[in-house]
Amino acid sequence: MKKSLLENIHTPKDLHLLSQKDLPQLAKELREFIINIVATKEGHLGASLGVVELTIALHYVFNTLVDQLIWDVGHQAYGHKILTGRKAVFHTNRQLGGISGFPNRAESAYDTFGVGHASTSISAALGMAIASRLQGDLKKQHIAVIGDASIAGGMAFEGLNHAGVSKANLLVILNDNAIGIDPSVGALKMYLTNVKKGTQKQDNIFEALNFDYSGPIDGHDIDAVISELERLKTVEGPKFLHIITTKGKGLRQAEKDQVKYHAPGKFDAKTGDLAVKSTEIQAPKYQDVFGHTIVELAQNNPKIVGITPAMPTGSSLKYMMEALPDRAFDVGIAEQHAVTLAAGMATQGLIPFCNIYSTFLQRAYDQIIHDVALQNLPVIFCLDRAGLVGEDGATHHGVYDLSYLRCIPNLIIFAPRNEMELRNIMYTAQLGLDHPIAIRYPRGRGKIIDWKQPFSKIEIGEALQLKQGENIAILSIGNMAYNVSEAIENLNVSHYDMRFVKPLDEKILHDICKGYTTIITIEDNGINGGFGSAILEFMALHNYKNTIKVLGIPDVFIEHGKVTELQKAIHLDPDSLRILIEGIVC
Ligand SMILES: Cc1ncc(C[n+]2csc(CCOP(=O)(O)OP(=O)(O)O)c2C)c(N)n1
Ligand SMILES: CC(=O)[C@@H](O)[C@H](O)COP(=O)(O)O
Ligand SMILES: [Mg+2]
Repeated sequence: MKKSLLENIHTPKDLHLLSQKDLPQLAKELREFIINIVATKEGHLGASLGVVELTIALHYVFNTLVDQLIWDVGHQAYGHKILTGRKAVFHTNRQLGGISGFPNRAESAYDTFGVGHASTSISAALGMAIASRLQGDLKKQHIAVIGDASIAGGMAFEGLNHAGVSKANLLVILNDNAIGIDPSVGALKMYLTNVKKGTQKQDNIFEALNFDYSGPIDGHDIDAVISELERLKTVEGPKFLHIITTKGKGLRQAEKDQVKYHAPGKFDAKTGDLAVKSTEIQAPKYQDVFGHTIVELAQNNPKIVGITPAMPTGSSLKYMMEALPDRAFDVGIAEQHAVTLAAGMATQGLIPFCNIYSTFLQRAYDQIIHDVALQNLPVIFCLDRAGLVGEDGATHHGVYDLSYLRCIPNLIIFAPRNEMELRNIMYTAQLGLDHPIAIRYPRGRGKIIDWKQPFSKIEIGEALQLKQGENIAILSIGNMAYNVSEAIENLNVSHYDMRFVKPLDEKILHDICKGYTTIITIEDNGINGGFGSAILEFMALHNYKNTIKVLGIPDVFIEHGKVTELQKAIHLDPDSLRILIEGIVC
């Protein structure tokens, strides 16, 4: 049996002791290591398998403690983590108290820039390269590794545009596997396909942008990659290396079904077979309630269109893309464009449902204000993955939307308590609102198996009372209502699902302020500026002096872990809520 090479690699220094001819064997072992751990601990798989050779080559050629290596998004950086001191803890990846699923400056000196959202690497690497130049360091290398879907994001173009006129010592490596989470889209994808076929009719666009372009080369040919990196190390100014790889490389099933194996959940490390799903009937995922409901609505309303920035599978807009392909648009990693595209469509009388993960909508803040709300265009924003998302952690929790949206005039903000409420607000919104609306709902499954009930209209700004009690009124928003219901099962307190953060149900709020001594608000948004703040502002405006406690996400970044674990850690789980409320009742 061949002795393990990976066993003796703890940092890139150990890697430098290997002979280049050993590196394909190391690549094989690194792949197996990733597969074995992700098979049971879960996480992103395909992207890391695709860059195993590139990862080894980069750490072999460069001094990555000094040279600055940035992974765009960072979901492909598992090999990098394993080779840079985290092999022994890699089994804790994405778990509570374990290492992060993305590069993180607090975790390792080899993680030069925190990532998670796409298309940032070129700007960050350019910033570092300019800093090195200004500080007289002309030797340091600055490398951005970016995927074919991420390079189509607006920020990446902005970075390329600037870099091309700088003399900065920047190397952009395009890892082109022709897929994002879902197949890549757009004219740039077509251009890259033509480059690979050698049939491009136009000038090379990266050369046109003033980059020293090389490629495309086979990114799994480790010798070819090393030799090109060695050459580029000696070239000054902005350089661009185009490599071709296969997402999921080395695991047959992952190569075959690249969408599924982007983040496949548990699977058999030997066969690649996905873990067998329980046959028990389950409540639907919120994303599927959105995906099926928009098809149902759009089939009856020809004005409805759907938009997703690169998340057709994650948002389930894929159902509409299959059923009504002319009216459902995957625009690539382009949240800003998605929002303004929706605004343009709305000016022409279409009814756009613009579905964006809460965390990624942060990218398009000005577009929401300037292009949608200021013109009061009735765009329907569906914010999936609102609240804590779990193992993706701090970069991905959707815990700011209520705060960043609430201050925008004209915007209606609704958080469904359950699947039926999501369905009914979608139905209500497409009937015609005079304003844009943001509907925010969580990652994962709801609780209602029989969710496909006939539609009913929701009155805008109307809250619901869920339980009648005395002295204390608990006001929840969204599906936090479930934690509250469980917590107060045996307590004599009132519970209201406020539903709308904007406009607030002022009538019910006046009754609450007059009828209860104590008010508790609960949300899975940051406590600064969110739903609780809205209630505080209402009370201040009307001079109510009730005791009020605002519960929500504290003013710190929340790490990764299961949602239930994270809720427990910040005392938003049913048990902690019960103890807190009991303390107030007594
Ligand atoms: C701003 C933003 N939008 C969407 C995402 C979700 N997302 C994560 S990875 C990914 C696809 C990345 O594809 P590519 O850059 O080609 O890398 P690959 O997975 O193929 O290695 C997407 C859309 C994100 N992380 N950030
Ligand atoms: C890396 C990234 O941004 C995505 O892959 C994200 O992890 C998807 O999240 P969901 O699993 O919630 O769709
Ligand atoms: Mg890709």
